[in-house]
Amino acid sequence: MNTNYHDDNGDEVDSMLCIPFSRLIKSGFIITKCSDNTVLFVNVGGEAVKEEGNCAISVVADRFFDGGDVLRTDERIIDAGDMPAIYQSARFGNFSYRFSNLSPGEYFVDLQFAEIVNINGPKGMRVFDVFIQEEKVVSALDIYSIVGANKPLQVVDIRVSVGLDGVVVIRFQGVCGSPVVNGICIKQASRVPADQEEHEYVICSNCDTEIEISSCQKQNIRIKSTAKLERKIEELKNLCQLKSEECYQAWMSLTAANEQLEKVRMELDNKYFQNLRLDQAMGKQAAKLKDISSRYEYDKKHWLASIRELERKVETMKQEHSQLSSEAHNCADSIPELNKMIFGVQALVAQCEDLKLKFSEEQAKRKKLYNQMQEAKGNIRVFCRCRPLSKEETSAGYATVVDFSAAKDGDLGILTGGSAKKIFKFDRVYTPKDNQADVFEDASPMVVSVLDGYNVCIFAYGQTGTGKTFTMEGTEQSRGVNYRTLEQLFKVVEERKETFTYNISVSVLEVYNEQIRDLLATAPASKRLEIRQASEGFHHVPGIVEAKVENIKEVWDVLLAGSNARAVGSNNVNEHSSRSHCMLCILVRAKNLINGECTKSKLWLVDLAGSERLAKTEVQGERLKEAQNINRSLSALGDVISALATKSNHIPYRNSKITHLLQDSIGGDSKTLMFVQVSPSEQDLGETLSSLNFASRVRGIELAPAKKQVDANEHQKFRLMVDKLKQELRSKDDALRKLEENLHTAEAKAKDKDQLCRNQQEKLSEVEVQLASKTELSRQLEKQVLRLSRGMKEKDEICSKFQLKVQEPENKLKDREHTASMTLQHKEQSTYSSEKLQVTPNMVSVLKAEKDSPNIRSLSSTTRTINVESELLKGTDSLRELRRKKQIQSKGSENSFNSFLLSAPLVDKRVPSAESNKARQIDPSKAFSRITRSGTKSVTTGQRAFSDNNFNRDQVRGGKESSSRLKMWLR
Ligand SMILES: Nc1ncnc2c1ncn2[C@@H]1O[C@H](COP(=O)(O)OP(=O)(O)OP(=O)(O)O)[C@@H](O)[C@H]1O
Repeated sequence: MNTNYHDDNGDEVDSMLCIPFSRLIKSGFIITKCSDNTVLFVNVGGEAVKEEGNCAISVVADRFFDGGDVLRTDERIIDAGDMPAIYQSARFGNFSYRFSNLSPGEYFVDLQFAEIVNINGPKGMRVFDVFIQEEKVVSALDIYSIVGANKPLQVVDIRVSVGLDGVVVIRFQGVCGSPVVNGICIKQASRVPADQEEHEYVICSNCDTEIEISSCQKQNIRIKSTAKLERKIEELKNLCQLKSEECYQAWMSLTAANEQLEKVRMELDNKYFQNLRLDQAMGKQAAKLKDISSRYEYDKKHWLASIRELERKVETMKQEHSQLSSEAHNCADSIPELNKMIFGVQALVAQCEDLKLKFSEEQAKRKKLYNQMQEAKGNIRVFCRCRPLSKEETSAGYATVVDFSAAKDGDLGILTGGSAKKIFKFDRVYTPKDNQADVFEDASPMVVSVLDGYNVCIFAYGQTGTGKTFTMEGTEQSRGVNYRTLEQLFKVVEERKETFTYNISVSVLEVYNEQIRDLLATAPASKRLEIRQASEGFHHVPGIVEAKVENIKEVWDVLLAGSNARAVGSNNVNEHSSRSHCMLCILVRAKNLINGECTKSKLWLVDLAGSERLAKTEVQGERLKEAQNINRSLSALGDVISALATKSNHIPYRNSKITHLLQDSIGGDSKTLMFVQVSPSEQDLGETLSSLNFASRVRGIELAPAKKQVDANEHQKFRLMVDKLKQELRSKDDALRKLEENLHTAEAKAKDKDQLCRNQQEKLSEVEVQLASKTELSRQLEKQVLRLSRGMKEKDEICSKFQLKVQEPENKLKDREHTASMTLQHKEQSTYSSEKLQVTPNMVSVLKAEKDSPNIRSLSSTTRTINVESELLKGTDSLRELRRKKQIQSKGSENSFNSFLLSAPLVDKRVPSAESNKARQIDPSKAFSRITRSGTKSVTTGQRAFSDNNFNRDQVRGGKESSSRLKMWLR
């Protein structure tokens, strides 16, 4: 209903606003149409604002427009109390005014205030609400009840009253005991016909004639009927008393049943909580089991993957194993061949060793023969070389005093004047036409001796400008003995590299005024270089630079460095070179790879100072000193050679630096070669003769005078012998070379075979190692697989144990459930039997009338709780069954409604669902039907309100409280 509030001007106002009193007198609010049987309630409340004193308020309901049917309520006094304050507000409570029997039409309600003690009066007030309601007339009550103990319900008094708040209160009293009212039905009164109501006539029941009755008769009739009714009331009272007693009995029996039910309920509560605990435990177990099973599944998957991987690896390894086995078999098959090869190699090695032995022997023989030949030639050999006439000499017209007609035979003729000719005999005589290569060819065998471990000394002797430096050093275009010697040495070293290793180093010295100077030293020596004896037969100069050379390029660099160093400090190179001895020492360290023999030998290549006579030079001062030193050193050399010739006990090596340095290279096993350089010019005749005489003396040392003096036939014979020996040596050399070649080939073959054999063996060993590792790996993998399988078995066992453990509480739960259900059934049967008491219509009506009572609802709820608990018990199935049902539920299968209901309580506790709600909605009616056997809709609705939360402990407690409230009420 819409309620609109208006002020004096007819404007719409908020009812909650404070309306000034003066204005409120006239104001009102329109009520919309009231229909028949409408009751108007005006609810007024709030505060009246006043200055002092009390005021009265009344509500007037006035028919709209026609001004009739003015209805006025009693005045209510609003007491302002003793509040002295001006404009205090007096709060008054809510007034509810009721206007009944309103005629249909539109009304407006007005509030009217009257001042009791008129001082200033209230200033305003607030109106809460005005509403209308159709009046309901209670004409009949149907009460449905359970009295119990086969006692009928006798309702002796039913009183209905409507409170101020509009609540209908129905009171009724049973005769016997306290009936349990299960439902109340309020019906609308049937309307009495207006004509019967209006006229005071009695209609004859036989002839339907209206008989008008007088007021006296009417009075009598009323008295009689009143007496009759009183009698009837008395009878009914008696009956009611009886019924009350019966009801009391029934109530007593019901109380006993209730007590029993309470006990059962308590038991069920206990069972319920036990089940809850078990359920929780089971839930935990299930979660644990689920966790374990998920972990187990994960582990299983992991293991299976590992096993698969391992199996794959094992398979691969097996394949590799088989491959390696086949390779090993192949290798094993090739072993005989390898053995053959090894034998072949061994035979070759033996052959090689034999050849090496033979080679060593041959080499020794060769050396012996060579030495014999050298000895036959003489350990000191003298080659004479004559330079060509220089341009100056030619232009000056000097004649040649040298005769080379017998030079081939080593005879050099010197024309001493006129037809006189002096013959000098040398090992070789080189004419000016012979080039450097010719000269070195004869010297090279002696040079090579240094590689065989002999000390060798080659020196050039002669007058200044006769070509000593030219012979020893040469020029870039025409290399001398020094360069060619080293070239030859490297060549031989290369040839012998298979059998010998050589270490060659070079030192370059200069002896000037009996002082040694290191020409390879980068800085001048801090002290004088002296000659020391390092070991027996080996002298050296400590601190001297020994430049290691490995190729001819390095040799040339070293020689050039020495030559450059020699020029330093001298204005005239040629002059300086003429007055100093230049000495090149080649130190050779050799190792025979065949027999391991090591040798250390040296080769001296000496460019002596000019040998011109002091008398001729007629020099003085420094030059004289130089000349004296040169003469002294050259005569010391001559003395040494003389001592060697006479095989003197004392060889005066230490008389000069040069002989001291050459001590281990002149005499003994050492070989000496002397180049005597002469000038062809007649102006140098004296010096030439002097040099040739010195050389002849040197040569005479070796070739003993007796020997030298042998006749021509003997000499011829000796020469033939030498030739023969040479030929033999050559053939031996060839044979040796062939042998060497064979040896090299055999060695190469042996090496190849050896290498092959080694490779095969390495491969075999590799294959064996691989095979072993693969076998080991395979064994480990198999072990791992076994271990994993064992682990899986153990996990399976643990799982089955867990399942057994879970089954145990499940079985217990089942047993309990069974016991509980049996008990419940028993209880239900007993309850049902009590239900089967006779139910009179009155009882039914009482029960119906009580259907909305909270107490009744509580009892129903209690019953519902019992039912639900019993269903919970039924529902606590084994975990496996539950899981199966869950699965069925998740699949949306609804083929078994009962199984769903069974599973619902457990599921509902975790996941509330529409189905579970549905189940709950359906379930209470079933529960109620067990008790009332009549499933009315209202009862179902009432029960639903409770059953929505019936799994809650609080509600169980609530059920208990309701039950106790019911008991109290019944009492
Ligand atoms: N066999 C030869 N053929 C051509 N020229 C030569 C020969 N021997 C020497 N000569 C020339 O003679 C000159 C002098 O030679 P060289 O300097 O070698 O004499 P030397 O004996 O070393 O003198 P010194 O004692 O002063 O050192 C040089 O120009 C050289 O080229």
